[in-house]
Amino acid sequence: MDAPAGYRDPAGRHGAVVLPARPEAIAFDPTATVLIVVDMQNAYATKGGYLDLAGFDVSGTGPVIAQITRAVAAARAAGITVMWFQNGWDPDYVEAGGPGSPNWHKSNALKTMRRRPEADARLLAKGTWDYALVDALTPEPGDIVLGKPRYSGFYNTQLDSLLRARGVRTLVFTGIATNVCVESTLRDGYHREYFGIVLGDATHQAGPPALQESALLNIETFFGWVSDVAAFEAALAPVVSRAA
Ligand SMILES: C/C(=C/NC(N)=O)C(=O)O
Repeated sequence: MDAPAGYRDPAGRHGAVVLPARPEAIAFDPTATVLIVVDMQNAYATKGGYLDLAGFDVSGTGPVIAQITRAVAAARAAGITVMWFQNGWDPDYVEAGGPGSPNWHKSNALKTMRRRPEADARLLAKGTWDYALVDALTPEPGDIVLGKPRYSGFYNTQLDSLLRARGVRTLVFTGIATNVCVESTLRDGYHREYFGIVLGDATHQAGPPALQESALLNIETFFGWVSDVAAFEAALAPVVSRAA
């Protein structure tokens, strides 16, 4: 949907499109927006990957992959940069931290490996199948692929510099897990003055379904906006047809 004449996005710029969202519609300038695909790795989305081995239900991730495929196609057609996050650590787990790091105590990947040493799993280690993005989602030239060592994509990465160098103000989120890395990154973005939008049907929680609901409610109430893939496609349609 094109913005009404004279409409400015919340940062005061013209050229915005308006996305129906909760708690209210949000305008964004596609040239100042990135679509972020959070951690769509085998670890999080495939049976036999980390979340599955740790006892989380990953049976609902197939539809999410399909929705992300649509969101990525819509973003690319509108000239929006696509960023792919990959969560994990070096093969020796130095970046994961030892007992002096809360990550060592809270990461269910590290805990699963300690609990089941006989499985000899190399969970979330760079270079492994577990760390790789799922086969159905492939970055293209021009996309940005960013590794990250903790839940927030802003922590110990170049994310903020990459965004600021491109004049980005709005972050549109898809991926896994809504209640962990999506929410952590969106919250950190909020505190750095980025507008955060989640496409709810292109995300999936780690844990029971109530966590999906509560993460989205928390985000729309305190940190950002929640929309869906069909609305994102429709909002971008005029931009795509102008570009064609
Ligand atoms: C549970 C979990 C979530 N990661 C994410 N990508 O949201 C983890 O990394 O342990």
